[in-house]
Amino acid sequence: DYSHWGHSFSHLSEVDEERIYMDYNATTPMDSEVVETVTVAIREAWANPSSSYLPGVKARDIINQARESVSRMVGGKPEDIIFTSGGTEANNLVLHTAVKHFWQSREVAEREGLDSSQQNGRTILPHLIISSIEHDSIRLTAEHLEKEGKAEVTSVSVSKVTGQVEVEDVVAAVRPTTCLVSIMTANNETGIIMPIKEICQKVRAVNKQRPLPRILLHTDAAQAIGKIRVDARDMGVDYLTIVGHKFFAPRVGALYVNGPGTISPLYPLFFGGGQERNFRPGTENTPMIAGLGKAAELVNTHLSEYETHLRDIRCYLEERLLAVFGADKIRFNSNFPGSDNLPNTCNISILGRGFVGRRVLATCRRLLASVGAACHSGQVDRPSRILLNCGVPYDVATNALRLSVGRSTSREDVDIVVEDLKQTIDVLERMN
Ligand SMILES: O=C(O)CC[SeH]
Repeated sequence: DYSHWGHSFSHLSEVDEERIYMDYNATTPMDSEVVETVTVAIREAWANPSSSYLPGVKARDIINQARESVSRMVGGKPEDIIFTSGGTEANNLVLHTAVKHFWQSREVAEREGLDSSQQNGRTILPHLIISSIEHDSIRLTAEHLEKEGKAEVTSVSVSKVTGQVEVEDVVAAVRPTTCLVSIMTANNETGIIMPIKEICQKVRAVNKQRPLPRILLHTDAAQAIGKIRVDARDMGVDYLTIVGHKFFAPRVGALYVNGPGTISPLYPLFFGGGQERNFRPGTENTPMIAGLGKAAELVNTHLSEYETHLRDIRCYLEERLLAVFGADKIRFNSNFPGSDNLPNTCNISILGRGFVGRRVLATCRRLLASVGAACHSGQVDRPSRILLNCGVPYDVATNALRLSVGRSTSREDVDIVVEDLKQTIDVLERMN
């Protein structure tokens, strides 16, 4: 029974006390109802969804039921959902599409004599605008395109006052060759929520004033879904990335596309048997897609309850940390005045030499958390790029701990974790 898996690793604690998991921004366990849905689909929906006989039709129906649930979760229509292997594939699909869209637009512009993106003989390349705190699947993909001479990239810095990307800075970065703005909905380390709706409004206004290429709008909603309301249409994006393992679903994902191939362009990364309307071919992973759909159903039904619980636990955590360590000993790296942040994310630093985040976590007996993005966990020698880009001082970022709570995290868990941290700091203080 995994129902308590959410906040403990009992099977890992044969020799020591039960661990308390507070790294839900890294990944989440599958909800028990999702496990059940996946298990049933593995047993009963293994037929090829493209097969015309009844078992195949049943598998296809399961996929389309999941598509409907996922589309409802992000405020879209079922036809707007393209299933992928996860967030990295979805993000790569968006950047690939933007580059292709640029060249298609130039062909149209030249044919119709509308082209104004001449750059005085300079090589013309698609221009992408991202933020300086994006997940690596955006940052490194953009960097790769730039290194290959296939795109130019502007990485817009976040404000050190708000921790947010400033709308004006995004608009100021626009060039005649800009074809994509991609800004994450909320950051995985600070939890700060970005002004996506305002950015889309301004960029759409720019689009109205200029000839091709239309600037496409994308947000990576990986960290926001399941924690706060995410509505792609309300935000005004053309694309929105959905990542299952951040909201208690299997490790698959999806890309929301506003009218794929009609309103918004979408060019496949690879070719095959025609699945997903040729946008993302490959025989469908029915059980995992069924699980994604179930997890989306749970979000559609319980989001308000989830958000309230997460916020209560995160606030209690911050309250206890402040009470135990005192204002001169602890810094809250997620708290930027005036900026909203995710209800579950608490990024702190225990101030002082010898309290390096990784060392604190390695000494803790109960807490399982991280100093930042899991995909950076190998970078042991330097603090989080994201925190530094948000203006957190180097020595404070070096001591950062990212605590991200989940649906089953309790106040009792918080008490245990805060006591664990207090004892750990006492031990390290004696060692200093
Ligand atoms: O740990 C994170 O923040 C991202 C992992 Se995909």
